[in-house]
Parts: sequence; structure tokens; C-alpha cells
Amino acid sequence: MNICIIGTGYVGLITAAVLADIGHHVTCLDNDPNKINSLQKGIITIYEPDLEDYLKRNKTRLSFTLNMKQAIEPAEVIFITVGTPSNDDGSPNLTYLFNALDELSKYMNSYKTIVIKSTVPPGTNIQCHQRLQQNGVNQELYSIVSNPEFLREGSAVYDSRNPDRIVIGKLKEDHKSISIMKSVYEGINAPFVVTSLSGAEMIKYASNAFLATKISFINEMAQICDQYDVDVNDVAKGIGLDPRICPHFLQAGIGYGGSCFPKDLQALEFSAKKKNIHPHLLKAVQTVNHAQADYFLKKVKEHFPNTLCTLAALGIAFKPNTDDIRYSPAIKIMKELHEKGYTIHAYDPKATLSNELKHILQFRSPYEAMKNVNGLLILTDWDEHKNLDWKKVKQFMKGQVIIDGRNCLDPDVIKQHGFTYIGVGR
Ligand SMILES: NC(=O)c1ccc[n+]([C@@H]2O[C@H](COP(=O)([O-])OP(=O)(O)OC[C@H]3O[C@@H](n4cnc5c(N)ncnc54)[C@H](O)[C@@H]3O)[C@@H](O)[C@H]2O)c1
Ligand SMILES: O=c1ccn([C@@H]2O[C@H](COP(=O)(O)OP(=O)(O)O[C@H]3O[C@H](CO)[C@@H](O)[C@H](O)[C@H]3O)[C@@H](O)[C@H]2O)c(=O)[nH]1
Repeated sequence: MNICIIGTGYVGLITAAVLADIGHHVTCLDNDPNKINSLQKGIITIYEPDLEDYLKRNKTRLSFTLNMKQAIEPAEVIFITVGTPSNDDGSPNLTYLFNALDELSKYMNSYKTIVIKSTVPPGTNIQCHQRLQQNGVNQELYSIVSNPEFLREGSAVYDSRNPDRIVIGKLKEDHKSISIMKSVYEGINAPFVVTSLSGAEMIKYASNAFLATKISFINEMAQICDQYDVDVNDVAKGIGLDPRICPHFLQAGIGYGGSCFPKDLQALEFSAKKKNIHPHLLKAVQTVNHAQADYFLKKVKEHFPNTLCTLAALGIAFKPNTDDIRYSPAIKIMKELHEKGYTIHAYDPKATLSNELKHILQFRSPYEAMKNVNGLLILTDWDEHKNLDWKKVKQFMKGQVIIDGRNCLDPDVIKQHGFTYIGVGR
């Protein structure tokens, strides 16, 4: 099939790579000339495991363009994967989505399935339908499908190639889209969940809200564990073996970040309030999450009361295996410590501090970052940080306290090397 993807960011590029891999011809459109120029030259704009390999091996089926007409006219299916960031009031900014729809409306020369993959609040897909009609697009020329994305950064290609489910939202009277979407995803083995447009939108938000709830739950447990000398990792293991609870998403630490959970919980809360529902649980999940970074900072300040200390901070990205720093709790922590007067030596295998944080020193190896420091903070649980040569670390560091914000180190191993180990709820 000829597929067009509007918005060649994280989701757009991964979706394009996977759809090309299963045999489709995919044209990726973006309105950022730098991004398109790089991709046309074969320079990949994000770091994601396996992405380079997928793009290389499918390059004959992939193209990148800034030209809307060229991208839309031949397409049978159009995916919209533009950003939906938060507005100041917590509502999602739908401007990019509506602009994309307005632009594509000009080139609707044949029947096309328009698939909204961006995460949008309940009611938005219906608005998209109305918007196309207002733009004068003949109703016979398109169907709107909601097909939310569930990939995780850091394993995005794998997740997109091996999804747990494919959620399809459609209008009741739309009898064409299911078979078209089955052709789009032919070769991908996953159950289809078919629902209404708003049903699909709600599945996406409820999924992220539930996952974030698990994280805030275990973070709250961690604070209680700290007071009773209990290891929260044991608690996570002990409860996770119950299949009704399951072991995933029970890693306590410095709280969740990234471009999705913070914005999607805010957006869902906003959608609820718009209808006079007061979502106490959603609010509490976010409150616990904000407090978790502060809880970690309190530990740092207790162990390093002298703000003239130098601390190595390992991890800038919001999670391992990505260079994405959007809403990274690691950055929030470094920024706050820097503002208090601490000197921070940052390191991350892939992520870079943004220009506004250039006053924080970033090093090219973890050992360089920890040379003569008073303490070590683990802020992102990259494998590289878990597998450091602790003998070497001991030689490089001046101090001996390690504060593990991701509970990813083995406290016994760390203590055997002569360090003091501090975790979150351990
Ligand atoms: N990042 C994730 O892990 C993830 C996972 C699931 C769902 N989502 C959702 O997917 C959507 C996209 O997220 P992302 O992280 O890929 O965003 P992103 O910011 O990485 O990419 C969005 C891209 O859209 C482009 N764009 C904006 N307006 C455009 C227009 N009118 N025409 C052409 N291009 C345009 C931007 O230049 C940018 O390259 C969001 O709604 C997000 O919530 C993201
Ligand atoms: O037990 C855990 C699991 C995760 N995290 C943190 O939670 C955040 C989000 O992690 P993760 O969900 O793995 O990454 P995302 O790429 O943000 O993926 C989430 O957000 C995407 C965008 O909506 C969805 O598609 C995915 O299904 C959903 O997992 C990160 O800061 C993690 O460090 C924890 O603190 N403890």
C-alpha cells in the first residue's frame, strides 16, 4: 500500500520504519526542514535501538519530503503522528493536528483512510471529521480512524513491530476501515480491539493513567518502606507474583517523566473536569509523582548538607535506551541541585543537556564525570550504569556515598566495594 505519515518525530519515524518493513511504500512528511534534510541524507534524527537497521534495510520503500501535495495525493492511507503537547492549563494543544488536517484537505484527490495516531482527548476524532467537512472535503472521499500508539521509547521498534494489541476506533456507519486497517497491519500478529472513535481515545489515556498509577503507588510504598527498613524491591517482587497485580511497572525511584505520562495525565484530568468529574485518583497520582523527585532531593541534601559539594549524576534521559530528555526527572533533579549551589558532573550514554542547561558540565565517560566527586547519583537506569567497574569507581571518586534514584544497583555489591548505598525505599 502507499502510506503517508504526517509528523516524522518519534512515533512517525518508528511507524514508518515498521510499515516499510512489512512491505508498504511509506512517504514521511514533516514541516521541519532540518529533520527532513537529515533524513534524506540518511542521518537519523533520534536514537532508538534497531531503528538505523530498519531504516537502512527498507530504504527503497521509504522517502522523506516537505511537500504535502507530493505526499498526500498518491496515499491510500494517511497516518497523523504530530505532537499534542500540553497547554499551560493542562489541555493538549491540538493546533498541530488541526493544521495538518487543514493542509491535507487541499489534496484529497481520491479515497483515503485518515488514521489519527497522535494521542488526543475523547471527542477529538469526531472534531477531525467535522473539520474535514468544514474544509469542504467530500464525505465519500475519506474515513477517519483512531489508532492510538502504545510503543515505549527505548524499545519503540520492537513494540511497534510486536504490539500487544491494535486498537481501532471508527464511526458505526464506517464499513470500510477495518479491512483497510487489517491490510495495513498484515504481517503483524496482534489482536484487534475495535471500538468507537472516542473509545479508542479513552483506551489510550486510561492505559497511560493506569501505568502511571502503578508507578506512583510503588513510589508511595517506597517512602513507607524507608521508615520501616524494608526493601521496596522485595515488596514489588512479593506483590508482583500475584497475576492480578503483575510484576511490571513496580520500579520505585525518582518518579515518571517523558513526553507522555505527565502530559496525558494532565490532559485526562482536564477532559474529566470539562464534564464536571473530579478525578481524585488522577490528581493524587500526579501529586505523588511531583513529590517523588523532591523526596530524592531531600535524601541528597541530608547526605550532602554542604552545597559546595561536587556530585556526579549518571543519566540525563527520562529512561534508558533513548536520547529523549522531555520531562526527564533526572534533569529536574540536576537543575535543582545546581541552583542550590552544588557542582554537577553529568553523564549519559546518548542524551545531551539542552542549551539552557549548558552551565551543568557534561562528560563523555561516566568515570570522567566521577573524578574527585563527593558523591554519585544514579538518575537513569542505563545498563552501563548498572555494570560499572566499582573498583575503578572507588579510585575515581573522592567520597563514598552512592544514591541510587532508580533502585537499579545491588546494595550488597556496592557495600562490598566500600561504598555507602542509599536507595529509594531500600
Ligand atoms: N513519543 C512516544 O513515545 C509516544 C508514544 C505513543 C504516542 N505518542 C503520541 O504521538 C504523538 C507524537 O509524539 P512524538 O513523540 O512522535 O512527537 P514529536 O514531537 O517527536 O514529533 C512530531 C512531529 O510532527 C511534526 N509536525 C508538526 N506539525 C506538522 C504539520 N502540520 N505537518 C507536518 N509535520 C508536522 C513536527 O515537526 C515533529 O517532527 C503525540 O500525540 C504523542 O502523545 C508518543
Ligand atoms: O516501573 C517503572 C516504569 C517506568 N518508570 C518511569 O516511567 C516513565 C515512562 O516510562 P515508559 O512507560 O517505559 O516509557 P514511555 O516511552 O514514556 O512509554 C509510555 O508512554 C507512551 C506514550 O504514550 C506509551 O505509548 C507507552 O505505552 C507508555 O509505557 C520513565 O520516566 C520511567 O523511568 C518508573 O519510574 N517505574
